[in-house]
Amino acid sequence: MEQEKRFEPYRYLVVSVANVICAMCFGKRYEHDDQELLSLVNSAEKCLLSFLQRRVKEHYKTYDENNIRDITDSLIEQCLDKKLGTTTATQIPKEKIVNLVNDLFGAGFDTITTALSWSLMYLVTYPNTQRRIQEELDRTIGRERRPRLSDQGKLPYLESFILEMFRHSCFVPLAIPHSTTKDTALNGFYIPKDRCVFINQWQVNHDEKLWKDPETFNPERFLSADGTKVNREDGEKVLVFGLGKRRCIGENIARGQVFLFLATLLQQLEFSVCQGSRVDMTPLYGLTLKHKRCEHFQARQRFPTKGRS
Ligand code: HEM
Repeated sequence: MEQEKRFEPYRYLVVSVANVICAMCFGKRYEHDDQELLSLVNSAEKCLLSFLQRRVKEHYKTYDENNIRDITDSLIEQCLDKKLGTTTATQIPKEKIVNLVNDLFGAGFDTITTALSWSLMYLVTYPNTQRRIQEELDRTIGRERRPRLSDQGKLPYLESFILEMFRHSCFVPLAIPHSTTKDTALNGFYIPKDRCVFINQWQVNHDEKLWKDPETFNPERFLSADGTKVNREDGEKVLVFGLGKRRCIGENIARGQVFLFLATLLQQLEFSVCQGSRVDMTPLYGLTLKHKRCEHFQARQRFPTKGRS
């Protein structure tokens, strides 16, 4: 992406994140202009389901028990496993495979895209924060190699930025609705059977009793006084992956993915918006809170990449 040209980042993020979940589930990635993937990420659920059905069917045809390629193969293996009796609770019925892959897609695609999209919004709104992350990357990783998952834990400022992005945007504000299966008493409150219950993550992340100036975006709140460590206790107060038995099963993948995308992007690129433009951070209501798309992003390459001008 050349300097001075403007672009809308969401459409690139969406395909990049879809490629990660496609790689995990189907061992396959797509080009950014692939029509099948584009229609999938830009359209309704029905289209996604038939795409997933096609991929699972292909996997059944080419399945080889000695070469498990991805999550779909692994689910097929589990489903075909003769050692497990059909009555075993852990055995997966064949028709459930598409539903399981659909769950992983639904839960792990929009959430990560939204996290990255909010991250870019904060980075262009707070250029000093962006610069400080880049200085940390230059100091710790340098420019000769790409960031790796094993660098997680070595970049306290980037980690604090991610925690603050999760806390401040709190883009899954009420988690996923659940229902009580019996009359329940919780902290002295009575909740009858069959009541819809939500976890109000937004309230926790913006509670004045827990956070100083909760409406201020301030990654430093998670850093030790000398800026070299993340305060784990404060980090654990941020509530974005739900709670209890049904909390997010993809939390580790999500934290790793957001870290790796941001470290890689910020090592290479500096993001801004065109002079005179401003991003609109007003959250738009939904299961995941989005922001208005911004067409005025710019990206400047921070240093020449080997083999490219
Ligand atoms: C930043 C990214 C993510 C966020 C903020 C997030 C957040 C959440 C939340 C709030 C829930 C509901 C928990 C509850 O009801 O208490 C959930 C459930 C779930 N998440 Fe995530 N998630 C993310 C990424 C992922 C990824 C990458 C995957 C899988 C690859 C995933 C898979 C799931 C699944 C399968 C559930 C349902 C768990 C159940 O019902 O038992 N999530 N997630």
